[in-house]
Amino acid sequence: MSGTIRAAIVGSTGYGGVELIRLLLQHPKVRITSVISSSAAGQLYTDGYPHLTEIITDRLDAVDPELVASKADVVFLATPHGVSAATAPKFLEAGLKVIDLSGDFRLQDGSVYEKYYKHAPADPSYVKKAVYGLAEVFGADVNGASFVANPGCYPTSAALGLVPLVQAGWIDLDSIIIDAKSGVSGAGRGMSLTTHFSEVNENFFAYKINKHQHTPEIEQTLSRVAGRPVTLTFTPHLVPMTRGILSTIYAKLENGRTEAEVHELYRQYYEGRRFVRVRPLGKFPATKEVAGSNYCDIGLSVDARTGRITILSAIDNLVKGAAGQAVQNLNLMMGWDEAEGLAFTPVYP
Ligand SMILES: NC(=O)C1=CN([C@@H]2O[C@H](COP(=O)(O)OP(=O)(O)OC[C@H]3O[C@@H](n4cnc5c(N)ncnc54)[C@H](OP(=O)(O)O)[C@@H]3O)[C@@H](O)[C@H]2O)C=CC1
Ligand SMILES: CC(=O)N[C@@H](CCC(=O)OP(=O)(O)O)C(=O)O
Repeated sequence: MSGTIRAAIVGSTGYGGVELIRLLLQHPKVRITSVISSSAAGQLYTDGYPHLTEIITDRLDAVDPELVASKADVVFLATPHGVSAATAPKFLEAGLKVIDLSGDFRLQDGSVYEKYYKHAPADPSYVKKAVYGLAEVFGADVNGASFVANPGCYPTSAALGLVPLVQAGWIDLDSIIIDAKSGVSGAGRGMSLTTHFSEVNENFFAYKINKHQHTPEIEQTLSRVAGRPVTLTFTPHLVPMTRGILSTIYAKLENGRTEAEVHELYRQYYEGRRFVRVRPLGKFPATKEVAGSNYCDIGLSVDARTGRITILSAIDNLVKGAAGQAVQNLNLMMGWDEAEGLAFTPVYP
């Protein structure tokens, strides 16, 4: 399919929403026709985001699937968990393509969703319809799809760091540990005790230890790739920066594979996948080197003494971890070049 399409954004006043606007404003095949808010309909978008003065002149629309369907072809749901579960079916029934940035349609097992998200799961028939949009791994499923569950931020960084080794069967699948750090924008624009300035500034802490909702999402992806159940340890941390995720991943290598062999495996797996950059041996990514871009950068090292591999995977949580991957999925849904409108150079310094 080609041509241009009209896009609407629910949750446009949040961090995921405003990042979608930044990306879509310069996408050559997309026109933003509706920015939507459940709490500020009628207000100017720039009342909340003055940096877009003279760039976005729209007023916010209410959440109304029929109205949205009359103005747009695709709707992005940048809404909290629980909200998308209720609204995505309505937008789909109204004839829209839907890309959901929340976790509501990512997990196939409703009881697992309920355990980790503490919400009732979405209607299973819609969960079945949603395609999990980890573009570099399951991109073929996204081609031509109407409904995409966009992966979570940590799961994008962790899964892209592990999939080549899991697919090749070169690691002990019971030995995976993911130690990940995120900037504070990962928690959204809303106020909370754990994310306000004096809690985060000059501080560094782990949270949701052994109970984070992204644990089953990463396990689901790796189990699908491995063809057998995978369980792992995932520990997220909050760091006093705005954007970025760095996942440091450890696993036991099997059959004495060398660093050069593993590096070549990654190079081959990601060949032609333009948003994953595998660093040369001895070089490791940092969050600033991907900020503002849709890149996931990966570096690795094998410790011959312990037989363990250490993999570093860096993304911008708001781009490859949310809005950028959502646009990449839109491109695949529409049959466009997956990189259309996403050629952002990282912002440095
Ligand atoms: N921040 C990140 O790095 C990432 C976020 N995500 C996911 O993306 C989604 C959005 O996250 P983020 O932008 O950070 O969150 P924010 O809290 O910044 O924004 C969420 C927005 O949702 C809107 N909203 C709240 N309740 C409702 C409702 N009942 N109906 C419609 N809209 C509602 C709010 O706007 P209003 O009151 O104007 O309607 C709010 O601005 C979440 O599911 C999050 O988990 C995924 C990957 C990374
Ligand atoms: C720093 C921070 O708080 N990050 C969020 C990431 C949530 C997210 O954006 O992903 P989902 O869509 O799967 O919730 C968290 O740890 O819950």
